[in-house]
Amino acid sequence: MTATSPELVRLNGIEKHFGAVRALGGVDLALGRGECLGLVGHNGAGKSTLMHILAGTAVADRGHLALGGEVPSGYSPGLAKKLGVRCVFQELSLCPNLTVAENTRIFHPSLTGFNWRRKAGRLILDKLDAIFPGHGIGASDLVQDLPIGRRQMVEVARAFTMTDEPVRLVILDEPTSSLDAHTAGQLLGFMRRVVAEGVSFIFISHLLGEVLANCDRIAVMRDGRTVADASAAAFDRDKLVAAMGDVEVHAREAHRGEGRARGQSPLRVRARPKRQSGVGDLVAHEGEIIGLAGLAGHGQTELLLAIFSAATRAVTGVEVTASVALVAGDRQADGVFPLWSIAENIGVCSLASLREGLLISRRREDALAALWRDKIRIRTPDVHDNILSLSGGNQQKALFARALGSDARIVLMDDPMRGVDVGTKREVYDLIRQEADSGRTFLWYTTETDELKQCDHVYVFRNGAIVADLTRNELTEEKVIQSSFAEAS
Ligand SMILES: Nc1ncnc2c1ncn2[C@@H]1O[C@H](COP(=O)(O)OP(=O)(O)OP(=O)(O)O)[C@@H](O)[C@H]1O
Repeated sequence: MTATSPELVRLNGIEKHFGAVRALGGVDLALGRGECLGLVGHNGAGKSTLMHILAGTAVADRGHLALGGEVPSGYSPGLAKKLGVRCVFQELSLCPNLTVAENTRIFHPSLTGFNWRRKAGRLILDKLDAIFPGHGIGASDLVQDLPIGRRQMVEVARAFTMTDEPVRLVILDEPTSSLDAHTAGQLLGFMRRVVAEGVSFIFISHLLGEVLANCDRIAVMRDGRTVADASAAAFDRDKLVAAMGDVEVHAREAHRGEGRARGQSPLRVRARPKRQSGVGDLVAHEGEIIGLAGLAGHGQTELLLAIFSAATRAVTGVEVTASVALVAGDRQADGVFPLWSIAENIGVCSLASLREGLLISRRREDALAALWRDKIRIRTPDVHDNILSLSGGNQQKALFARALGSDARIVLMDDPMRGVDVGTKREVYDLIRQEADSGRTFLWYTTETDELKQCDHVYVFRNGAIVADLTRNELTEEKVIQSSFAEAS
């Protein structure tokens, strides 16, 4: 906490267990008014659990929570909201079958009267305009029809809408993980403006640059405890990584295929975006890592899904020459099977190789899950536990394991690193490169410009079409940004 800011939040000795798993082992944390605290830590460190306790959506086994110097009794999500606590969690909470305005009304029961729908619509659109100018979202849009990035924008904007309750503390748990760099910049700029007005923030992100550049103070969590807590100026990226306890594995800089002419290996995918006019097919050969870039929602996911479909049925404009696996971007809606165990979730794309006679062999399924748990460090005491017992980043790793553990020769990845911690990301980058070296083809849509550097070739999308086609030697962040805003020819 900075010396000048009076205290808004104090957490003392917070403990939380889930069965045998100790998620929090006695956490102390304080936050001042008008202060922005960055909270970082490896996947499963306990960040979201701690925030659920602060939001009243989980109850600590031990410890105390004080808000504005008072220890509230009967703390609950409703009381937290009344006291000015707002949260945006990783797993979005909007009702998919309701409109943007209706979701806002649910959050503000005081919006009544015959024109509540108009009032709720105005409330959310004003906030969207303030945070994300040019957002392109309508109040009557059904949430389930919005791509994940736009859903995240609505969820963020809704947290700032105000009727009869104040906004004193906003918890943002990986709010930029589905946003492209431009939109993430809009949110971070807004956050700093609101901090200047005296609102406090807890900002969780695995993008350490974002945390270092936008937070006043940073607390690092590791295995259910805070292990460092100091002014942001006291840290740099290496110090944060060291405190998190992740061994930084540097991605191999010298990529195989540097400067290699394309097309020397067999064609795996040729796909034309539906809105493409003129030339501009996406082409991927065996052993290539192909990046899909551009602002979120500009046709990258649609093309990946068309390629996925083309593996099993004819799709106009898409040619696929081998088996395909997909790492879904929206794990909540399209990725995890929520009633299944971690092992079942990992094995579901490998059923042919898991079969013994007519039945799926549990022994083989367990062995596959254990292999991947160790390979990419999925933090769980037991692969038979339900998939939802994993932290968000660890669920994402299980989806990765599902695709990479299958025998698919083409792996489609729809912004697959959402919520994955920095150490694991490095390991997965190396793994993807090794798999490509052994002949697998990857199509990789990412909202993180840094990840494009892992690709052999990058296609930039704008308004549903490919507007630039860059080799890795040509690839720069400026070129990607310029193309992202250029009109398709
Ligand atoms: N509902 C639950 N049931 C069982 N275990 C849980 C549950 N929720 C969290 N855990 C466990 O508690 C630990 C902390 O998880 P938490 O989600 O707080 O981590 P995190 O730091 O937010 O991770 P990430 O960066 O991946 O989001 C993990 O070991 C997780 O598996």
